[in-house]
Amino acid sequence: MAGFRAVDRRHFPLDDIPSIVRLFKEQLESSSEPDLALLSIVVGAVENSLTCNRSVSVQKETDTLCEHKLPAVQYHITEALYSKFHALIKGAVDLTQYSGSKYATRELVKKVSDVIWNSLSKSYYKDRAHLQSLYSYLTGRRLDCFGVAFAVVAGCQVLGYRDVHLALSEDHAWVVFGEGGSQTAEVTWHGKGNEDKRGQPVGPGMGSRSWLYVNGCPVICTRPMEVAALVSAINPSLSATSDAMEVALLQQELLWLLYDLGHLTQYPMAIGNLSDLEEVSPTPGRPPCSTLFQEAAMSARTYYKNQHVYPYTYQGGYFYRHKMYKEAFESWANAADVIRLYNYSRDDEEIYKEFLEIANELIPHIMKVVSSGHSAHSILKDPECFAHLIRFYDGICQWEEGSPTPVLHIGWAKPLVNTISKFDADVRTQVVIECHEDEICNNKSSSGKGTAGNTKYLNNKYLNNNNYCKMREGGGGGNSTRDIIRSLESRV
Ligand SMILES: FC(F)(F)Cc1cc2c(N3CCN(c4nnc(C(F)(F)F)s4)CC3)ncnc2s1
Repeated sequence: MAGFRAVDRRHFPLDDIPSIVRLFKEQLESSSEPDLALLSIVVGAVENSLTCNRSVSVQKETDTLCEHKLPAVQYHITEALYSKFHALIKGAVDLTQYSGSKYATRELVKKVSDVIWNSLSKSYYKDRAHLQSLYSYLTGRRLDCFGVAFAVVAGCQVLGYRDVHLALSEDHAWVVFGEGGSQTAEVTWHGKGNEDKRGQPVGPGMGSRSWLYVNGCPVICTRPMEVAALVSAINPSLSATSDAMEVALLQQELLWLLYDLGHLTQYPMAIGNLSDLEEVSPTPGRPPCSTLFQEAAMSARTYYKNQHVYPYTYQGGYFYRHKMYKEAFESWANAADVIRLYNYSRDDEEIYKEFLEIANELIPHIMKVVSSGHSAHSILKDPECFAHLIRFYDGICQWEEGSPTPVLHIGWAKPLVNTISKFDADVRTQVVIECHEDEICNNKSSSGKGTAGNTKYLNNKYLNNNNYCKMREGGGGGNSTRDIIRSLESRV
């Protein structure tokens, strides 16, 4: 639609959180599709005014929580930017070129991507915060990699294509289009120094089993889920150490609106975002954040064949912050059970950094903290904790096996050895490492879905060391944990 619907005008000026929630609610519940450009401009304007301008007025003491006044988003500003986006897109794309089909074509998608791509300012710091919205695009000609993908989908909506949707992995975004969303196309860049593959289908990612394409299990958005993505992408950070509270509260309220309407059910990361916000400032009457982390993990298991890592690292981070170390080990072991199915490739740096921090910072910190105590209930005497840690390390080793890029280096081995040797032999021998023959052999062959070894904790059954399974002769490259443990056994 060229201009706002009359119904939208009466929401303005948007000068507090409830007024913005009302606009989103109406957009999401109205008969036609929610207007991605309108909603992205509105939240982008609020975020920009509260995080980017130096002249942030200190919240007056008199303000109470419920009176969170926002710098009003004026109708005429929003309308001007909205019209500018429509004019940009419609002015650059001659629809008569694209046959009368109601479905988009690869050429059309690539054309919209080019229009966005070629209108970005020449050089800017791509990783900066607050570059994700159409407000940033229309006022500063700057977008981050997610923002470009979102702008392409919003542009296709302006042109009337209802089949072009956002596809999201845990670290990349692309689009699906055509009948049944059967076609895919890259529309943005990924990472640093990589040639962009815009216009190409998301093909080889499948073969290479890289985490970047989540083994063919991306989040395929509906229009309301695209609204959830733009809300998830709201970034309340004022600086490295502080957040603009009103922006965080706005994001939290909008995520609850989307949650209640059922639009987060198949979006684990958005549930994880909401959970992070709830941990900082719990909403009375809402489920606790621990429940939400569990819901995010269940969503990934139910809808995405448990191929997503972040729900478990979100959850592990929560347990770690709350000193629930055994639970953290279990979440991190569950995260490793996911990554073991992948081959580590150069595009997977983000998740590599995640596992590196867990293995070489967080777990060593926990070991240091618990080593000082001498309680009988110490996790150092708990074979289940040892089993979780072995499963964690085993998953990382399996990740490396068969990968074009090595994962482990000496920097990993020291903390690993340090951690394992903190557990006494009588605790370690209570853990049996089961290796299922069939899984051992298919070293992540194309159909390999199994995990080569998972640790089982048997209640108080003492087994001597040679119950460790025979090392896999000539198994894939890399060090299986079993090799490492066997060598440890001989030294401890
Ligand atoms: F589109 C890309 F390329 F940006 C990929 C996406 C990322 C992302 C997200 N994130 C990324 C993960 N994220 C995390 N924050 N903490 C995380 C954890 F390490 F603790 F798990 S993961 C914050 C929000 N939240 C909703 N949707 C998306 S789509």
